[in-house]
Amino acid sequence: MTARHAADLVQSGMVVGLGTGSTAAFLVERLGERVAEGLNILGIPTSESTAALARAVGIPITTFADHPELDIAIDGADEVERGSLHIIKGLGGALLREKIVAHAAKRFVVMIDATKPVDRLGERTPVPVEITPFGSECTAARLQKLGAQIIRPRRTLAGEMFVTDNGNMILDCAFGPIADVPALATRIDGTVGVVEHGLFPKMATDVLVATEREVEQWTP
Ligand SMILES: O=C(CO)[C@H](O)[C@H](O)COP(=O)(O)O
Repeated sequence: MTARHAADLVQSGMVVGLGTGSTAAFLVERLGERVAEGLNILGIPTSESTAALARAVGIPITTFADHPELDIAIDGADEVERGSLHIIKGLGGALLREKIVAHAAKRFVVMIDATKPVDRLGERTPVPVEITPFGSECTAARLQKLGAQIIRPRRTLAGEMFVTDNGNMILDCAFGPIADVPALATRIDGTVGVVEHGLFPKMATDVLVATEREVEQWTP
């Protein structure tokens, strides 16, 4: 439902950031239908899996070299804090490209269902942190000093180490409810070995929330 609503925000001529995850997949499929009906857009995917889906449904792909600024980026999320609209993303492992795409977009639209809003960010979801494999043990120790109570290296369903599209690994860091999201984001940013993390403070311009009967639109 949110994906259809979000797809309606896209107009011909736009360069569109295409998110990753099950909700974003619905969006890409809907945009593919609209492209087949004549919508003229270019997409920048946030993962190899989204790139494959976009190609399969006929959305032309572009690059930052040709289009460094996007009109809109649309993506899912793992948690959204009510009021502040701070977000945790990256349980799908694509947080680095998702953040780069969201930062490059004039408008960043996030689609969630009613299970994702929380009063305090971090109360249910760990913060995924993408780190370099080299020195991962040292990086994990530094993150623990920042207050992460549990740190789990992300694994695949087959039990192997999860490798991101960028050749890195993910540590899922449970901080519990986070009192000051921008401050924690800055401290993780300053941790040697960290490539990027899943805290997206004050980045969403619109959050579309699917409730039982309708789609609510939250703005900061
Ligand atoms: O951040 C993400 C991937 O890295 C996803 O947007 C997030 O995990 C939500 O996924 P879904 O729509 O499948 O619940």
